[in-house]
Amino acid sequence: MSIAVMTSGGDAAGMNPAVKRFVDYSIEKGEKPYLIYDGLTGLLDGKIVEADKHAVSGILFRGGTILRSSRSQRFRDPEYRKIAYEQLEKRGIDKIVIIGGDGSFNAARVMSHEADVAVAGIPATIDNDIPCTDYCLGVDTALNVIREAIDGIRDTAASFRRTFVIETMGRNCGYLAAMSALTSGAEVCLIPEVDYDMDQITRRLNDEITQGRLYSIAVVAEGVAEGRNIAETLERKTNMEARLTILGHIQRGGSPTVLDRRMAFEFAHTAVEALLDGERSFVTVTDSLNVKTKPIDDVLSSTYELNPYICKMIHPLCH
Ligand SMILES: Nc1ncnc2c1ncn2[C@@H]1O[C@H](COP(=O)(O)OP(=O)(O)O)[C@@H](O)[C@H]1O
Ligand SMILES: O=P(O)(O)OC[C@H]1O[C@](O)(COP(=O)(O)O)[C@@H](O)[C@@H]1O
Repeated sequence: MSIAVMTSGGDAAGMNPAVKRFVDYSIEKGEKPYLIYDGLTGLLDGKIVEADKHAVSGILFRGGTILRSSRSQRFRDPEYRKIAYEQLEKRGIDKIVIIGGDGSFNAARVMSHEADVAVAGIPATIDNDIPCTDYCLGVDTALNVIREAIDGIRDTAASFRRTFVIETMGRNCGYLAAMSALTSGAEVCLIPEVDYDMDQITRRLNDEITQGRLYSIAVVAEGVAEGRNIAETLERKTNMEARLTILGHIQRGGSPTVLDRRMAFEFAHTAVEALLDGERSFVTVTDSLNVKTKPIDDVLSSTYELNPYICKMIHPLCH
């Protein structure tokens, strides 16, 4: 029996390194890996190709997904899904890795219930809105794209007396906007999860303008309100000219950052390993980003060791 991979839903940087690790590790484990092109649409249409190492060489540093992606209405229909299961059965595929968001995981769960197929989800969405995991592929790359944009806008902002409103993606989740505002030193941040008070915000800005503030930056998540309306309100209430920048799909592009490549590698490795161990319906998750405290004595009495997991990963490169 064989193992396959697809990317589904909104594309995200890190999908390509995950596909590469999936193929390389499957081959290393003696499996026959398949690539499903065009996400769930491609599964229905049989766009499924057996992969060798060559198929995934030179993709590690590329943004987007070489497998392409889709959002499929047909897949929501049980009659169409029977066609998908026939496509898998014909090729002897009984294990699938789906790299995508929670929508794609819903599709994966349906598959595991209706057909004899084990499914693994790898979280990938710039929105970072999948429960039970601290991190989804694409987030760090998107944050760096936003950071670069805000740094650039700050250059021109500092040369004028203006307010700049920057609208980020994230659908109904404020993660991208919040992290961008914190790491770029924005004066204002509006996200769907936190109530805001425009009167209070403009009073604060007006006080700061009186004390010499020359410009300000407001980061607004797309799920909050029209950025244009926020810019108009800020301009009217602070008497400072406002400009709006909607970053849009540029946030989904770009070469994956080191963190996205590393997490792609670990998620894909773990997904393949667990499927081969017989796990049937799961998502790879991480909670490594929690910050906590440790007594200083504990730290100083311990010895640093390179994480054994990293040593295991590097092992094939040493032999
Ligand atoms: N409950 C469901 N049953 C079957 N397929 C689903 C279900 N929910 C989502 N899907 C499929 O998953 C696809 C990807 O979901 P979407 O929400 O668009 O992206 P993401 O995976 O990024 O959240 C949808 O276009 C649809 O084909
Ligand atoms: O590319 P589309 O279909 O216009 O979708 C835009 C949406 O996709 C995203 O970029 C990513 O969302 P998903 O990863 O959940 O698909 C959202 O932030 C944005 O609202």
